[in-house]
Amino acid sequence: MSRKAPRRLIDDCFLTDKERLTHEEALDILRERLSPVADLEPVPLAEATGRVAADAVLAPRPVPAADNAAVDGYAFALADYEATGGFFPVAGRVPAGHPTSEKLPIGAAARIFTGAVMPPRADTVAMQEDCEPHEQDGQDFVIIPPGLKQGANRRRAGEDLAQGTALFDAGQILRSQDVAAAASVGTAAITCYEPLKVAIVSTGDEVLEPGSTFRDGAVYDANRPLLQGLLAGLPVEVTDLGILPDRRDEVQETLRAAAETHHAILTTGGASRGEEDHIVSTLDEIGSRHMWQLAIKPGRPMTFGQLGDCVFLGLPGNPVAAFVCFRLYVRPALLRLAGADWAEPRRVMLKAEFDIRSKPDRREFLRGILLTENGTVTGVDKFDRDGSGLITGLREADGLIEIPEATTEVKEGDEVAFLSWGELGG
Ligand SMILES: Nc1nc2c(c(=O)[nH]1)N[C@H]1C(S)=C(S)[C@@H](COP(=O)(O)OP(=O)(O)OC[C@H]3O[C@@H](n4cnc5c(N)ncnc54)[C@H](O)[C@@H]3O)O[C@H]1N2
Ligand code: MOO
Repeated sequence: MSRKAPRRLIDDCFLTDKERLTHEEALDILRERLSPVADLEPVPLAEATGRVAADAVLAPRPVPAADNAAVDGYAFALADYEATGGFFPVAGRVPAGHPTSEKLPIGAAARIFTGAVMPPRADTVAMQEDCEPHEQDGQDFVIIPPGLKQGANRRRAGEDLAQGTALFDAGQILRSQDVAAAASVGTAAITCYEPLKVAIVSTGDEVLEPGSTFRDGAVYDANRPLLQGLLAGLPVEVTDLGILPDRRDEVQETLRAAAETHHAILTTGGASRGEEDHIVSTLDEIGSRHMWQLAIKPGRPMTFGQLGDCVFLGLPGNPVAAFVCFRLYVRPALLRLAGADWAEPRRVMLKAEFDIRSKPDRREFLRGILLTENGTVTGVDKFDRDGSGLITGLREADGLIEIPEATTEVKEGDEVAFLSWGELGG
């Protein structure tokens, strides 16, 4: 009589599974499938930081508009220095905002202030602290020390922006310094993509609204506040759909309705294989699924698909996995939909202050804590526990340590790639 071999237990939820998409394959799918969906609108400068520029803006004029003084002092023509021996009569006073068209007389200097336009013929400014004012027969003179080079303390017209220089390109997320550059050329509003309409929802019978009375078996909803915080500062308008129970019809109906009025829906929980997990089945039944199950840790059940024209991003329920997936996939995906170019986070290589073994064919993102000596980074340690329910690890960490698929072991002193929170969106 034949006997069936005993079933091998799969008791490691992080077991390698070749069918899962790699991190790079997942990024490729998102990059290929997503493009800007938001409309355009003019945005006043005061609201433009963090928004995505829809057009390149070229400087219509040079900045500064004219040669001007970089310091308070005395403007003169360096060619006059030898003839005067540095002893100049002061002919005129040029405050900022009050340019003169009068040529500086030969052999004379003009009192000048920071930002004031250089009088015609002057090419150099001596800083007032280095000069000695002098009065003789009711006439003001100034003694200017030797050694100044022609053009010292003079800012050239167009040295910040020549006319026609691109301030930023279409698809750039505007930073305060970009907005300042637009202001400096006289632009009052920038054409940007409208904020993306994003709905967020938590799922799970156990998930309870913070502030309500605790009940047995419950967990307070950490993920909606987490997502709201992560979305703050992105060019999005968030609708909070609350908490959905583990009921397929209710999940499907809520998501179907939200898909009609939003560019993207973000869910947490219900993304894995249990029969109480309704995210993947929702996509399969009323939408389409482009990606599910990644060869990464944490974040394996990360899901991407669409419900009609609405992009669907299903994050794992474990808060650490939700956080990591948001930063690796969801943030760049939302920014792309919102008009931005796809930006890769930059890694720095740091000395590992830990030892680990890692399973092959899976990329791991460990919570990384920077080690410093006298304010200088000397290496990176990992948070000591790996559980993806441990928000504490996120709080302790400065970023993620990336362990590539091919690495099976890291020893203290090895170089590892570190992605700071700043590179992953702040
Ligand atoms: N048999 C298997 N079980 C699990 C697998 C697997 O492959 N096979 N994968 C595990 C991994 S990895 C993850 S990650 C989780 C994620 O699964 P789901 O996305 O379906 O999430 P849930 O099961 O709904 O929740 C997981 C965990 O997180 C807690 N949670 C959920 N939502 C919240 C919230 N809003 N705030 C705080 N905590 C939340 C929930 O109570 C669970 O403890 O599945 C593994 N299981
Ligand atoms: O992959 Mo799951 O770690 O708990 O994200």
